[in-house]
Amino acid sequence: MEKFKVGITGGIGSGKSTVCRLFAQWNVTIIDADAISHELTGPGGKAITAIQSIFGKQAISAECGMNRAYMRKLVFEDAGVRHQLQAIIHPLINQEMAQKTASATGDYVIYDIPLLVESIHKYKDFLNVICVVDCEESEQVLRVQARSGLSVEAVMNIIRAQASREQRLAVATEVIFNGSGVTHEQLQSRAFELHQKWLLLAQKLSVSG
Ligand SMILES: Nc1ncnc2c1ncn2[C@@H]1O[C@H](COP(=O)(O)OP(=O)(O)OP(=O)(O)O)[C@@H](O)[C@H]1O
Repeated sequence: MEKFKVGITGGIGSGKSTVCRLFAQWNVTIIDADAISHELTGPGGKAITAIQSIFGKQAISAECGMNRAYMRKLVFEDAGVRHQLQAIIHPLINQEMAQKTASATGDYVIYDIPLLVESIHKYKDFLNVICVVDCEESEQVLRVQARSGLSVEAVMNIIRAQASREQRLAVATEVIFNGSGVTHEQLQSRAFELHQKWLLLAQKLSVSG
């Protein structure tokens, strides 16, 4: 039976993980794209053999995972390398996502995909809903600084490398505003409203499907 699929995205520090934790408490399965990617490229991960054969031994760390610092530099310097690496990892991510979706319990599934908008072509036909966790840049900077100690400039560089707030909002089916001044209770109540809506839509899909 086809599952109802919700993609949750947002910029760094916008509150995606916080929001996903709220849905998890209602027993919604959360599939974390970053965690899958880390597992695939971590020690013994399924992408490691291909990474070593294409990029050489230097691309592999002492722990037999991907040498992230080395690959980050390579990708930064050469867009071709980024495409090659994506060509290895993306099909594996899709495979893992499909497996996790098939074994998910509950009426619908949430995919936590930080870079959803950056690869929208890949996801737009797959997802029933694109939900954007929206936050002002100034608030993103404060939150990321508080947790990492990075400089304002360093955080802004990450923000600028991601899709803009406008680009995200342009493709959103639903928006969860989690900017300055939003309390945990307000966030919880907005998430619950969407949970009820998605349960209904998921049930409709299962009846029609
Ligand atoms: N409404 C809020 N008010 C204050 N702090 C918040 C709020 N929502 C989230 N935070 C805090 O902001 C930080 C970032 O939140 P979270 O980790 O959920 O974001 P994220 O979008 O998953 O970030 P990343 O993309 O970097 O993983 C956390 O320390 C979290 O506790």
